[in-house]
Parts: sequence; C-alpha cells; structure tokens
Amino acid sequence: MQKVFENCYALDERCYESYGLSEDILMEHAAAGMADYIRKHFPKGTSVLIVAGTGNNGADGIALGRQLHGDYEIKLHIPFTLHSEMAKRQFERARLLGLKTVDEVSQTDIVVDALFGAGLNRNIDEATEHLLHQLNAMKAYKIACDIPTGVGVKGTLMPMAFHADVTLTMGAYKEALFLDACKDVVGELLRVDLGVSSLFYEGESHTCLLERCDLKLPSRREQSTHKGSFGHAAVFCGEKEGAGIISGMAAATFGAGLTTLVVHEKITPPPYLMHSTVVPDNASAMAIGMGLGCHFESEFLQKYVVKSHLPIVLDADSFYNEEILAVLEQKDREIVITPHPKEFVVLWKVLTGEQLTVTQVQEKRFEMVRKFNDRYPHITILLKGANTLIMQEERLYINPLGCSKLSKGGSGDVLSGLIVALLAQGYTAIDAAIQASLALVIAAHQYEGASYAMLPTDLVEEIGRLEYTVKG
Ligand SMILES: NC(=O)C1=CN([C@@H]2O[C@H](COP(=O)(O)OP(=O)(O)OC[C@H]3O[C@@H](n4cnc5c(N)ncnc54)[C@H](OP(=O)(O)O)[C@@H]3O)[C@@H](O)[C@H]2O)[C@@H](O)CC1
Ligand SMILES: Nc1ncnc2c1ncn2[C@@H]1O[C@H](COP(=O)(O)OP(=O)(O)O)[C@@H](O)[C@H]1O
Repeated sequence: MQKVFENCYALDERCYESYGLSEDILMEHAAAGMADYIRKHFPKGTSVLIVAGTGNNGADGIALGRQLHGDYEIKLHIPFTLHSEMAKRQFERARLLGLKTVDEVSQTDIVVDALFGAGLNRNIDEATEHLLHQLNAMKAYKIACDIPTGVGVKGTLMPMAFHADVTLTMGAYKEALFLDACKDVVGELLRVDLGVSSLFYEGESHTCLLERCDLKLPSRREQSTHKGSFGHAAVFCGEKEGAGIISGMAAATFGAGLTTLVVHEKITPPPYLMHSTVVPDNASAMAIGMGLGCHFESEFLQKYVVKSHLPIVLDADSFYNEEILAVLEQKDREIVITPHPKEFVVLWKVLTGEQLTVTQVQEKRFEMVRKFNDRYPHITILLKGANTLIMQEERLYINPLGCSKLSKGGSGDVLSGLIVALLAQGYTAIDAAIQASLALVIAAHQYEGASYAMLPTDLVEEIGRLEYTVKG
C-alpha cells in the first residue's frame, strides 16, 4: 500500500525546513529520476524532445536535458517565456553546457512533457492545445514529468491533455492522477524519489493506493473445519435472477461455507447454491440489490433486511429503494455499499436532496466519497469506476488496478458476491471491500481470453484460480 497526497507542496517545504534540502537538490533528483528511466530503457543516441513550460515543471525538463546532453540527441523546446527562478537557472546551466533550443517540434524517439505539472491552475490556451495535439500525434514514446499537462490541480481533465505512456511522478503520488478520466492519459505510473527515501519525504496521509501485494485470499490453512466454519452468505435474488445467481456463484467460489439465494419464486440455480424463500437462520452476512427490482414485499424487507443486524452489502437496485436505504442509519452493523456513479447520484439525492449529474460525480469522485463519509463514517462506501474508491472512517483507499475487461454487465454482481463471501467469513466491512475489490481486478487481469470477451462466469472461474496466481 502506498500513500497518496492531494499535492506535494507541503512535503517539499518539509524537505527544505527539516532536512536542509534545497529546491535545487530536489529538482536535480527529479531530473535524475527521469534520466535514469531513459538510460535504462533507451540506448545512447536516442533522440529526445523535451517540451518545457514556464514554471518548475519546465525547470525539471530543462535539467533533464542538461543531464542527458552529450549521450542523447536532445531537442529542447521552450514555447513560452520562462517565469520561475529555477527554470531560468536551469536554462542558464543548460546554455553554459551548449544545449541549444529548437523553435519547432519535430519527430523524435521520445517526447518528454514538462509543460505544466502540479501548478496547472487554469485552462490551457489554444496555442498549448495545438502543441499538445502535435505531441500526441507523434509516433514517439511519451513521458510525462510529474503530471501530464492537461490534468488540473483538482484532477479535472482538460479537453486537451498530453497522453503519456509513462508518468514519472515526483516524490509522492497525487490524487489528481487517479481520477477515472485521467487513467488513459497517465499511462504507467512510477514514482521518483527526491533525494530522501519516501519514508522521510512523505508525511501522514489518510489516502492509500492499493497494490497487488495487498491481496490476502481467504485462508483454508486449518484442516479441522467444516462448512459452518466459513460462514453462510445469503444473496437476494430478484426480478433479474441472473444477477443474484452470478453473485451467489462468486460468493461460493470465494470461500463462503454455504451460500443461499433468497428467492421469491422457484429458480434453477447451479447445484452448489441453495435457495430459500427466507433468509436462513444461520446466515452470517447478506447481499441485496443485484437485479432485485420490486420483487420483495415491504414486510419481508423489514423483517429480513432492515431489522436484521447481519453484515450487509447494498448494491444496484437497493439505491432506488428507500426502505432498504434505512439500513444506512444502523450504526452497529457492518455495511458495505457499492454504487456505480449513476447509482451514487440517486443515493445522494435521496440522502441530501442535492441533484448531481454523473459527470459532476466523476469530476469530483474523491470529494463526493469524502462528503458521503462525513455523513456516514461507519459505512464502507465502494464507488465503482476505472479507479475504484473505498472509504470508511477517515481512510480512503484507491484501487487503480482495474481494466476495461470488467466493463460488462455482471462484473458488479461478481464483486458484491465476493464482498458478501468475506463478510460471511468474518471480515470487517472495510477489509471485505478492499480484498474483494483487489480479487476482482486481479482475476480480470489473469483472464487470458480476448479483452472484450470476458463473461462474469469467466471472472468467477478466475477467482477460483487466484491462489495459484498469488503463489506465483
Ligand atoms: N517544488 C519543488 O521543490 C519541486 C517541484 N518539482 C516540479 O515542479 C512542478 C511544479 O512547479 P510549479 O509549481 O512551478 O508549477 P508548474 O506546473 O510548472 O506550472 C506553473 C507555471 O505555469 C503557469 N500556468 C499555470 N496554469 C497555466 C495555464 N493554464 N496556462 C498558462 N500558464 C499556466 C503558472 O503561471 P501563473 O499562474 O504563475 O501565472 C506558472 O508559471 C512539479 O510538477 C514538478 O515537476 C520537482 O522538481 C520536485 C521538486
Ligand atoms: N474500465 C474499467 N476499469 C476498471 N474497472 C472497471 C471498468 N469498467 C468496469 N469496471 C468495474 O467493473 C464493475 C462493474 O460494476 P457494475 O457497473 O455495477 O456492473 P453490473 O451491475 O452490470 O454487474 C465495477 O467493480 C467497476 O469498478
């Protein structure tokens, strides 16, 4: 798990004040981090176009040019007048070394975007848009310095942005890099240390980035067990029964000792799933909402869902059902809610009366999850998306590992099944949400069929093989 910060200015300040490091030292390491990357991946003589902006992002780029000059064919393009003192100083150093600037951008093997980084505080103008368009169109390997130009301070993606193959971010990870819309412009994301270990550079943060190594699968190490040792997941199965069945299959596959589909009408589930018209007495967790529709009577929902204290996952149609949403007020219950952005819009309107659009939610995903958490800190919210956000109490976790193979009806049903399986096995709500979310995305990566072909049933199969992947 890595730490994530809203921005790094305060962390830089601490380096100056507490460790006696100067801006110059930090910048030298920023540039060296990029130079190391290029040296490691490209032979000497490779041509590198560095496009440097007016501030310290540009200064990083100019310093990079100086460090590579002589070994690589450097084309330094500075389209605007330099503003920051460091940019001017770096330019003077580069000039003394004989590094010349170019007036036009032209084809090279590598393009480094050092136009704007953390300081992009307003929309870019037409000239910059045109320049970015030219850079994006080039058949070159594209490196963004710190943050791709076009990603605003708050993570809003401007209409035109640099599309990086890799973003080398300085010092620490920034939230702006993890908005859904930015996923396609950031590319691979690597962090560069700035002269001190991240242990010293980074301060406290309540926002964490999940990694593959954080996955911990349900354990079956002990042998003196029986099915009752692994909990009983009750999955409500409503109008679109396929959704509940997929969720139940995922729950059983992810280790629940027993899985029962709570049904209204007779259905034909796979043989390893039981079904019942009530929630079984020995159920240890429940999931509701997937394909639910309006299948269950109010009295039934009151008795088995709202008045129950079992750990619960609320998904999909739950967010359209105010009766079920009464669960949110229960402070002594393990609750995970798993809305996608459109469901979040509905939920937020019910809870606050404020009507947002999906675009607004997507533009301020971090803010909205935190606002929900301010009101319901005891609930674990998992906001789905290209980068899933999970939050409970004050801790926010980002799962950036998902992929577009998951963009298919049923993936969310699998997720709710994985979460209820873990709740049934005794995980806390936050651990169940984190681990299920990791398992889902790692299973999707593991699927070897065509990227567009993965079915929810394939995903469930991959879940069943995760133990072998994790063991390597
Ligand atoms: N601090 C450190 O120790 C370290 C910092 N590091 C590096 O510094 C970077 C941050 O540098 P930064 O703060 O100078 O911001 P940066 O991204 O260069 O842009 C600011 C300039 O852009 C201008 N400007 C803004 N928006 C604009 C627009 N739409 N259109 C046009 N102009 C616009 C803005 O103008 P102003 O708002 O002042 O008018 C100002 O001139 C960071 O990303 C990392 O790469 C690393 O070396 C590690 C150590
Ligand atoms: N492009 C993507 N990148 C990463 N994860 C994705 C992507 N598209 C979908 N997902 C994930 O797949 C799941 C889809 O859930 P949902 O939209 O509720 O599907 P359904 O309700 O049809 O089962 C979520 O966990 C979401 O985060």
